[in-house]
Amino acid sequence: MPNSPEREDFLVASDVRRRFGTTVALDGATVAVGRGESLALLGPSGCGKTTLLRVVAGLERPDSGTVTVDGDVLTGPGRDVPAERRRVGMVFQDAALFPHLTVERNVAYGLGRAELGAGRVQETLELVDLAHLAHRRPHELSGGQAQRVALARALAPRPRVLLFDEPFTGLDSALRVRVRTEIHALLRAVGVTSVFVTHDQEEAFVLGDRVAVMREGRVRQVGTPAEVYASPVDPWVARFVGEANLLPATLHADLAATPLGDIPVRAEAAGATATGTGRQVLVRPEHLDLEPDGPAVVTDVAFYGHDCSYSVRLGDLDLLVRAAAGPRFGVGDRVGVRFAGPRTTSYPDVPAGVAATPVPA
Ligand SMILES: Nc1ncnc2c1ncn2[C@@H]1O[C@H](COP(=O)(O)OP(=O)(O)OP(=O)(O)O)[C@@H](O)[C@H]1O
Repeated sequence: MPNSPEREDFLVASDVRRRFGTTVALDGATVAVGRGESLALLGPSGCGKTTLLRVVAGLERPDSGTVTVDGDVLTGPGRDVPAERRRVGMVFQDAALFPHLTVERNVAYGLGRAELGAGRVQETLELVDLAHLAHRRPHELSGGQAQRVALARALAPRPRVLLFDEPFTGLDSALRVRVRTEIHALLRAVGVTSVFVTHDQEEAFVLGDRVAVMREGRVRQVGTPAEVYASPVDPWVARFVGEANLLPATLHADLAATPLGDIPVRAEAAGATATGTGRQVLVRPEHLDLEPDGPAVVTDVAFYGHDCSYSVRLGDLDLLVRAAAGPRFGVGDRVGVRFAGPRTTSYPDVPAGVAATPVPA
């Protein structure tokens, strides 16, 4: 994906490959993160996210590929800067604090004499609003506080890049939302370049200024959360980053004829050669509306409070519809389904999971 002119690439991992025996963990993964930007690496279990993070940290040596930070080659042909000299910090899932050390001494751990003398520990504790807990030990902290101490410890040496490996997985869901919001705001205030690994789409969208979607050792798409959600490069990405209806369609220029009638598709997605049958069109559930008395039937209703999801059968198509209010219909009701969304994306009609577009560079 082309870089926006104002974004300066700061951390670049390029064509990184790593095998473990016959398992290909990274198959030419390429991604760039702007200075001060937060990037979420999103993908299913086993797609290579952690391996890529470990390669950037210097904890894993790739078979080939390069990693640069601010133009300095950290990993490359004939070059492998040791982890401790990279100035790349890492925050793990379980905070991994030293249980016998106070908060203050956990944060001081690994700092040099000059940094300690310059009041770096106090400064960092204040930065993450932990100064009042400086003398506590890890067992006297809540899960959220422990994660903030882990963040303080990673920030204290003033890293050039901060890496997070599923940092909120150990927290229960309410706390998780609060802590990730807090940490996101903090990182933004500090302006440190950061990469988050997660398999949770919602988490990736909240934490990432941009999101890199990984699959089978490659980065399939990079973009802002809104770009990736609205214009996924293929049906697999479309489904991975949200709920998706994929309707069979015949294209006529920028209109797709579907079982729901004509749906406008983006010209750039349609492409010069895209006219014809055998396409599929992406329709997000919130871009469909139900009306009473039509050819479809409601097969399930899920009320979430803030919105309501309907499963609807139309001929041999199963559709998902999301409405802001509800529930207005019940199981067995006959309904009409109407498209009410913006111009959308179409794909060649290949089985879901088969690459429909080239992998972006
Ligand atoms: N040290 C290792 N030895 C053998 N296989 C490994 C090793 N590390 C990773 N793998 C394999 O490489 C692939 C990618 O693993 P990786 O941990 O990077 O994936 P992931 O996307 O982070 O997954 P998860 O979300 O489950 O942590 C997996 O098939 C994994 O089993």
